[in-house]
Amino acid sequence: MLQVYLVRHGETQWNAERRIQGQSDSPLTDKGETQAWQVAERAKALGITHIIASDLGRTRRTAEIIADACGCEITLEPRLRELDMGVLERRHIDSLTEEEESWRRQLVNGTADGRIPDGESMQELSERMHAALATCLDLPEGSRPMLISHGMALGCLVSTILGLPAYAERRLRLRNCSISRIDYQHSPWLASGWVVETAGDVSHLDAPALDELQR
Ligand SMILES: O=C(O)[C@H](O)COP(=O)(O)O
Repeated sequence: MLQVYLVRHGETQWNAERRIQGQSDSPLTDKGETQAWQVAERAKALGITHIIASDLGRTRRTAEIIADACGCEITLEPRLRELDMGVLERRHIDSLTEEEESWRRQLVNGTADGRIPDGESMQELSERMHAALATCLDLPEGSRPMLISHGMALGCLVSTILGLPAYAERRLRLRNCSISRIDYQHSPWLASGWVVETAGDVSHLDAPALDELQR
């Protein structure tokens, strides 16, 4: 059975500052680098064979560290990028006006086609994440890929695999360098297709980062 491992990148400067990143970027912090080395050791022990990463800087850096430990090449996959947060990118979470906060709420309350101006909807995010995941089905038999992506993007993927709406991702805490595992199974009894084995495992990290709302 195909097992696919999902990793959110290491803590970044803007994660630590509670600043919205989306498809903008900031470097890993020292803690983020340490997290990446720790998840790399777990990836090596898991026997990861392929690294497929969002092409943003924070995921590329995390992927480089993991690929170095596993002796893998990196495939860059733009469809694994974080949700495009439009005009709110680079803004501090606590600086939003009431109108700006209403845009963000549309992403998480199920408003059809809810989006931040110049940004992406959760439906669009879900479609591209599933398309990127589907490429793993074309890998050689016995492959064990690891996808390096982002908090909302991975939360949306896991939520929709569970049959929840894309915006349920706000109720799933995927910390920096957490590992989730999804399997592709063929079973007439259980659900055929993707199933969630684990979500948000941080047992390999000695100091899991707080997520942006806990800081
Ligand atoms: O800040 C954001 O855009 C998200 O909430 C987190 O994105 P990240 O997983 O890329 O840090």
